[in-house]
Amino acid sequence: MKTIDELLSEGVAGKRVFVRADLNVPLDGTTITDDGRIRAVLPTVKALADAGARVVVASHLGRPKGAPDPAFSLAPAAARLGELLGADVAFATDTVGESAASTVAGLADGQVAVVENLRFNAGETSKDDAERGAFADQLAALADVYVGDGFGAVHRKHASVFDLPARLPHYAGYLIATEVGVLRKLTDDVKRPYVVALGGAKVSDKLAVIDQLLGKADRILIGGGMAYTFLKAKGYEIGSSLVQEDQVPVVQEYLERAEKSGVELVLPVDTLVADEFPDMKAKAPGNPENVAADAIPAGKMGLDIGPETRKLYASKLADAATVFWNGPMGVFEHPDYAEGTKAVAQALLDSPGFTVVGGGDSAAAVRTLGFDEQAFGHISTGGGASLEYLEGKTLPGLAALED
Ligand SMILES: Nc1ncnc2c1ncn2[C@@H]1O[C@H](COP(=O)(O)OP(=O)(O)O)[C@@H](O)[C@H]1O
Ligand SMILES: O=C(OP(=O)(O)O)[C@H](O)COP(=O)(O)O
Repeated sequence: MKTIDELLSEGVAGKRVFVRADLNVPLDGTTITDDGRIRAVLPTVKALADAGARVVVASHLGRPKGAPDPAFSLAPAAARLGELLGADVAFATDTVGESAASTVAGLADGQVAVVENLRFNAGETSKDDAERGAFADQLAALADVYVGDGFGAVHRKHASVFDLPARLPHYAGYLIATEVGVLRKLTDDVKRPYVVALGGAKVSDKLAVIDQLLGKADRILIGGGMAYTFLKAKGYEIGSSLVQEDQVPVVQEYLERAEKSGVELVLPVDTLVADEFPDMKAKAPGNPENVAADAIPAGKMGLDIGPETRKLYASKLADAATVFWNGPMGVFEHPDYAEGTKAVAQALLDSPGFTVVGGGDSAAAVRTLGFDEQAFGHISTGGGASLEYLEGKTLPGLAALED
């Protein structure tokens, strides 16, 4: 993989450099609640701008449906990037249309532009190679060189991640180089006990990685929105909790395999429930109730692990030599449901081992709940990406950067 340092030594002054970043930051309306992913790409953008490149930054944000949707505009991220760079950042109101073309044409050497959300275009995420390729052709017209630095999206076979680098000279940015450098250590030489804690809301993506993790980890702790598919697989009532119904038989098979192979697959023993998903705007306390994991009342929704589970998970992390944690244990954005995530973050800090936190929301949780991010071994900007990397999978966005 050629890195950005090689590109810089070849010289980039006057060249249009397309930086595929992951600016998929959490938003409250148009306010960015955690700018970690923007900070993470700054070294790459700054180095290119300082070297006189005309930098075109592109990213997805959220999961819009292949058409423009103002709720998912990258405009707030572009503004924040400008603040952090201490420079004007131009913003194109489309991704490959007239605004993008004129914005990029108007860049002087050393200037930076952001184009609108890649996923406003159906070609970005299409499963059809030709449709993705056609969109990648349009993106390629905006630049002379490609720098891949959106680590959080390298597990996606999307046009800007996979097809575009094949069309331009391509290099890995500093963030991707750093992330791969750290995660490689967890695949090459993992110290045991190796404990993986999984939570969050992207349930189907994360259930898929457990298949491989069962052959690698010593203990897997399940929390967050993931947990209820497991509780359902055990035959328990889960009320209106998040569930991936079609995966219940697969999860039953995981539970059997774990039992046979001696891997500890640990499920919550209690959970906080409420009548409905909390109103994030009204941070006023709701009415959560703690119930045993096998006694969720019909109609109630599980929103965090309970106090007994917090203690149990802390004990399972206490002797870990390596910990990988992806996915909040509950709806941490609301104070009523933040304790499970706080407890697991604290248990990572208390554990003697090397601790890795992965994922946009997990990293944001660590920061917004007041933990010192320097105290963790590594905070990865990608959850799904780091999990799939640890699974040993070939990631499309990394393969595309190989020569
Ligand atoms: N029990 C739950 N029910 C619904 N959503 C949950 C639950 N627990 C956690 N979440 C949500 O999961 C989201 C993060 O999930 P995810 O995107 O998978 O994590 P990451 O970005 O760290 O990979 C958070 O917004 C959080 O509110
Ligand atoms: O937030 C992301 O991933 P993560 O939640 O696994 O950390 C990335 O920006 C990828 O987004 P996607 O899961 O919508 O493809």
